[in-house]
Amino acid sequence: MEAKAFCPAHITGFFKAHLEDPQRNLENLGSMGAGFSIKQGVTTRVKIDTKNDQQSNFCIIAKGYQSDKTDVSEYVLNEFLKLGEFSDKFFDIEHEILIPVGYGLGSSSAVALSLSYALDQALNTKLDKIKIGQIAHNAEVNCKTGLGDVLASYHGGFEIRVKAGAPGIGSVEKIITDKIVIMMICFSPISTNKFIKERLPQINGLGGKMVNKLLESKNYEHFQDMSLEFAKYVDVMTPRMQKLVDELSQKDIKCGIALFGETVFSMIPKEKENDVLEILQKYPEGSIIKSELDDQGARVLFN
Ligand SMILES: Nc1ncnc2c1ncn2[C@@H]1O[C@H](COP(=O)(O)OP(=O)(O)O)[C@@H](O)[C@H]1O
Ligand SMILES: CC(C)(COP(=O)(O)O)[C@@H](O)C(=O)O
Repeated sequence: MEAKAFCPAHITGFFKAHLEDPQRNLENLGSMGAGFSIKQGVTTRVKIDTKNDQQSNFCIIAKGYQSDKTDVSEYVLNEFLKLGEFSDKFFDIEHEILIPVGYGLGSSSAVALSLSYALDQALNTKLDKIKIGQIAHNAEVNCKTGLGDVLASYHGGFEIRVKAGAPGIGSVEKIITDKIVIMMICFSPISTNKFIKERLPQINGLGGKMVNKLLESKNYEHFQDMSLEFAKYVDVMTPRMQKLVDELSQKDIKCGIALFGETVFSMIPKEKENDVLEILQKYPEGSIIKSELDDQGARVLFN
């Protein structure tokens, strides 16, 4: 039994955290906000064999970018193990992570959601898509690696998260854009876990208002302006990011900040791609990623 699934990386430009729920259901927690899913992401392959004399019943490896922990994947696997009698099975899990981990590209949610889809397929558990999404969302929220990325990358595209929560509870409105290119530069990681634990309570005003404003304009340039304002408000803007933002703005190029990472992104029409690239290349210490929107969202791969 083998299966493969893909989940796009997701970038948040601004958000409002929802961390209170009287019933303490993880599905009801999450965030409102806005962001977009891109073509690159995480592909997860699951192979299920009979367990022999291995000590553990699973192994999780990452190809591509590596991470310090695997607790998100383990949470997802454990939720599936509760669904049936699988004690004689060995789970061989391989994440192919083609986006840097910890830079605001939602790698942990892409890991969780691609694994959830792949496990459902390999185990033939035939869960509702919403349930598959909820397992991944709960893993993210429980491990404090993200709040709204699973909801967003479940739907794909350029989205406004108008209601917080897991798929099935939270909801998104998609913004249709002309064909755009997305250029990004990743400088250094920021731990989402640390941010959620230590700083989130101080920052909860602006994101909700921005959601309402974007619902009116539905414009990606406006989205980027608000993302910059939000990054300053939550105090993640470094001098290096500010310098780059200023340089882009001198050339009339809009950009935003990927939360939470020291990452600047620019959503632009194709004609401006080379202008942006020329500026980004002045920062050899950063990794440049070129992409486009992924409109489909997470999915099982059948080849
Ligand atoms: N299987 C996994 N693969 C990648 N990261 C994982 C996994 N399980 C848990 N994590 C945690 O998630 C972190 C990445 O999430 P986060 O800090 O939110 O970054 P990103 O912005 O890329 O989502 C990693 O540093 C790691 O601690
Ligand atoms: C911004 C964040 C809380 C974290 O995003 P990341 O660092 O990419 O996991 C996201 O999950 C959101 O709710 O919008």
